[in-house]
Amino acid sequence: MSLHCGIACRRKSFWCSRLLSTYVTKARYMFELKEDDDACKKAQRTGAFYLFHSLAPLVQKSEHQYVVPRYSLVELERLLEKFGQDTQKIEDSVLIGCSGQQEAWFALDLGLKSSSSTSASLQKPEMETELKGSFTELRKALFHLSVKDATLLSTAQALLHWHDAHQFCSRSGQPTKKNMAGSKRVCPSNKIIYYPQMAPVVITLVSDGPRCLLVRQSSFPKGMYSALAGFCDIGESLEEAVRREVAEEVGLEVDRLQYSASQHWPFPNSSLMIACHATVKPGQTEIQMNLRELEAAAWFSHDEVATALRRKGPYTQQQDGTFPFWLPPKLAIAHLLIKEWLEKQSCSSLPA
Ligand SMILES: NC(=O)C1=CN([C@@H]2O[C@H](COP(=O)(O)OP(=O)(O)OC[C@H]3O[C@@H](n4cnc5c(N)ncnc54)[C@H](OP(=O)(O)O)[C@@H]3O)[C@@H](O)[C@H]2O)C=CC1
Ligand SMILES: [Mg+2]
Repeated sequence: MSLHCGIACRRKSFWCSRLLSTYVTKARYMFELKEDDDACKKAQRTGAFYLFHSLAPLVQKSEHQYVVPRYSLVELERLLEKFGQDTQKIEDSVLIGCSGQQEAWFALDLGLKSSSSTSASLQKPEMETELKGSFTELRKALFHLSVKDATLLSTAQALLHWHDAHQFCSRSGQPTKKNMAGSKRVCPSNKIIYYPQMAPVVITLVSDGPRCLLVRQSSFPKGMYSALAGFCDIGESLEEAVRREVAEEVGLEVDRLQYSASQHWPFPNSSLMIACHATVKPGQTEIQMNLRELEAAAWFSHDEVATALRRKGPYTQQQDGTFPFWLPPKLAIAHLLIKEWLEKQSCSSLPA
């Protein structure tokens, strides 16, 4: 069902659509495509497709940035035919967004095998030559993309990943079927509906006033420190998760906390990162690091953090064998938290 107009204004659809902002029109168009398989299939005819192979997006390397090529349905059909593939594979694509002009955007993985398609996965090197690009691991590509492309590809990869991992009903063991948009999967035998999931994660920048606390996990790139992060436990509120994670990982008690922002993060599975600032109780700043979770944890001054934030990569090993201290790049929400803290520090040190 179209949501563009209510009953009272159906006859005056021109006026209705003029009254809606571009944002509302987009949101309602997306809703329609998720709910209505025929509308979604129709949207594919005028839409654009982003390609992946085994969850790695196709990118073309230009001098300064990675560019993400898009294909029309006709181009995609030609490509699949050229490689001897059934064009039915296009039904595996998922809806990832749309433009203000209602051009729908889809993502399709040419490497993954789905339960709904009998096509074999396509050979990566041959496809790369044909498409004049390379399927690049998202973690590597992300920081060379524009924010818009990075956000879109993160959503696409997360959704493709979820479908790949949820092809069977956990109750009946039967293959589940995705709707056209890929916003859900249904078990044909018992009608259970599965929706894509995100795990809530709290990420907290702890401060004692003049210093902030940054940590390292052994899996981080050498020299990089970040804010404390942890998955929310079932039944916990956001506040409880922050207090528990800080206590668990560095043995400190949170006094006050303030929400800052949130971000979808595709690694390792979809997480909703919920970012907060926290302060510890005065005089209780001695770190007791949890060695099962962390490799290092320390307090850093405003100047140390400001210098690290200005530092540009590559962060190679120094002569003394150590790596320079650096911080997560702009796209990571940890970067925003650190920047906000620095700005607050600078403001509070200004003469009145
Ligand atoms: N965007 C950003 O700026 C940043 C993002 N992050 C992200 O935050 C996430 C969480 O941080 P991290 O410190 O690792 O979390 P935790 O401190 O919660 O520790 C991770 C461990 O928790 C267990 N765990 C509990 N629930 C889950 C779940 N739903 N999914 C996966 N593991 C779970 C796993 O243990 P086990 O395997 O033993 O079961 C895992 O190894 C990471 O995925 C990381 O990518 C982190 C920092 C910055
Ligand atoms: Mg953690």
